[in-house]
Amino acid sequence: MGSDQPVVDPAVTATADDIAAMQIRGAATIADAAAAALATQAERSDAATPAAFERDLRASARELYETRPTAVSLPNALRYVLRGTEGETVSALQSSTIDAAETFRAELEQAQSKLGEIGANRLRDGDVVMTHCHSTDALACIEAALESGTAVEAIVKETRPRKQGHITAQRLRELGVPVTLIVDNAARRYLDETDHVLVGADSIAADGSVINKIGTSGLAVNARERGVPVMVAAQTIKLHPDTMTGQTVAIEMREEAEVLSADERTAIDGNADEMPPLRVENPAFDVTPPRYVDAIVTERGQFPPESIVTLMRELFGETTAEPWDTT
Ligand SMILES: O=C(COP(=O)(O)O)[C@H](O)[C@H](O)COP(=O)(O)O
Repeated sequence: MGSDQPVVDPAVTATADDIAAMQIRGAATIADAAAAALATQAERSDAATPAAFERDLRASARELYETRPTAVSLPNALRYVLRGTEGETVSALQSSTIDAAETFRAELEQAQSKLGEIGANRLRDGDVVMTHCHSTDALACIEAALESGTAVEAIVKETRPRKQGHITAQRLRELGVPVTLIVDNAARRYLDETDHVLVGADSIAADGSVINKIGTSGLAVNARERGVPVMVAAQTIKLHPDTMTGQTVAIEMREEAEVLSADERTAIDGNADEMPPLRVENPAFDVTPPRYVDAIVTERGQFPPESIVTLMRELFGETTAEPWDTT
């Protein structure tokens, strides 16, 4: 390998692979893992010059960035750490990168618990909460409610095709919450028994749209029709700065095998000589327009979706760049 080739630590590649394969998943968890991976890259670097160190760090950031496109917490995490990288020597660059990653991770945790306390104020004793997918930010609200003596019950949507609802159900039961697990198609029926829909977010756009697990938008529309408030728990790391300048959020399309197993595909195609081919589409996320969202709960307070742009401007300014272009 030539000396001008970037050196990415195998631990970074392993984290990137785990994110792509959803062994590490959920927007906050992905951000945390990406920051930790950059810290490892810095710690293990044997770059000979500051320029080589920065080149390797940027290459690592790019490898992590290219794993999944929808959760903006990932580029926001990378940007945060790379902006904190400073110094004239390799050793100074190493320690500033490690410090930035540690600070980021600590702030992420603090933000989640602060958000939880704010979100908990919306819940009343005896409320029934319907969840979709598995969101650590949403669960933080329930956990804080329980800690302050507010008992809740949960109706948990299974969340096809990956069934992240099972993780939510397990976590809630560990917290002592009575859980009813339902298939996604049963959600509208159970909205009659629901006091709040509570979901997380992968990205929040400048107009207040919420990008979250596929099925969130249909749930929110049904909830509005039934008069059930929709609460989105999302740390400010989920705010998508590029949407302030008109960009849209990329929606990840995942592979057919999550929807149709190889055996099912073989069975379907077995008798299909005369028929057009069957195409499977598997979008992982969807966009819920702001009019179906009652509140976005962040660590900075709760906001009607239409006003979230003010917070975005305050936190990000008007412009952003790719994480590896910002140092
Ligand atoms: O849509 C998902 C996860 O999708 P996937 O399983 O495809 O990653 C979660 O609702 C958000 O990421 C928020 O999670 P958190 O609140 O933990 O950041």
